[in-house]
Amino acid sequence: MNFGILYSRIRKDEKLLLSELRDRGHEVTKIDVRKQQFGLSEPPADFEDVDLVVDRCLATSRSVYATQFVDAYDVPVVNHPDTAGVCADKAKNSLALVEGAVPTPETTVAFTKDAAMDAIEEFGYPCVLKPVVGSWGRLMAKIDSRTAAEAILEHKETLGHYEHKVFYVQEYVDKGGEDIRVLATDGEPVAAMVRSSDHWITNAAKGAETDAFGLDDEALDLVERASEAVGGGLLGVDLMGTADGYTVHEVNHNVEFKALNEATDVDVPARVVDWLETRAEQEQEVSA
Ligand SMILES: Nc1ncnc2c1ncn2[C@@H]1O[C@H](COP(=O)(O)OP(=O)(O)OP(=O)(O)O)[C@@H](O)[C@H]1O
Repeated sequence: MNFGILYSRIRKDEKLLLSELRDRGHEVTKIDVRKQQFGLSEPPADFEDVDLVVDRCLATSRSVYATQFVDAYDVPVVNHPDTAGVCADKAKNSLALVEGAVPTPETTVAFTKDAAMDAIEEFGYPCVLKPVVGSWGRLMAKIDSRTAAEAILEHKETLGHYEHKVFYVQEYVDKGGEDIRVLATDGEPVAAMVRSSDHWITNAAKGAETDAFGLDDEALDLVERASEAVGGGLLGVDLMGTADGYTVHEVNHNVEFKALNEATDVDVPARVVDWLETRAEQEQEVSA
């Protein structure tokens, strides 16, 4: 089979994926998204003989738009652009989780700093302010006081680009210094790790410690439902443990798996490629 890897930078994650695909004898077409031009009807030449495109674009904007074009050319692509669109935006992500009856932190969106201030006061302190688009915990704020809130909101309103004028305010979840990342393929967990840190942001990218995590039935059920809520695919489901059970704060569509591969004894790239092969076979059956 021929797998198209749509990328802008080959990270460790992509290297793992490429070598697993090649070890299994697959053809791999590396497609650098920065060099492509996407017309309205004809796919660029690089996509012509590809059985399945795997979106590994680093930048969310490229991922969201490029997958729409690839899908419009009727070239199978994972993840589906609809899933990318939901996961790329924290407001859409939260709405989808609620729609899927998946527990998720209380969240309010407001469009002016005054309305956001009212929302913050209603949540009380601390609460959390996040950009609707972004990852690796960047530009997130834990707000401890009204004066801090006023300063951050003013900065965002004055200096932020347009996405920062959507104020996404969230309850602060007392998560015991850790959260859980689950890599799942169509709701089926591949591997899970707990990320712990003294910092309130416990992303691996921010230096959190990682350890393998065994999922209980509640978590398994939530991962399945969270995946379904955003349209399925190869996803990173993020959960926090609370006194009342788990809450899912986000589902990521363009997921890194290097840290999971190191933290667990699962051969993550092998399991991902198993799933990619199944998806490619399904697509071939559909088009036969
Ligand atoms: N409401 C919250 N209460 C407490 N901690 C939170 C809350 N939301 C997020 N966090 C912490 O901040 C981290 C990053 O949050 P989030 O996943 O929303 O941001 P991100 O920038 O999309 O990160 P990533 O790229 O890992 O998905 C979480 O892993 C968690 O540790």
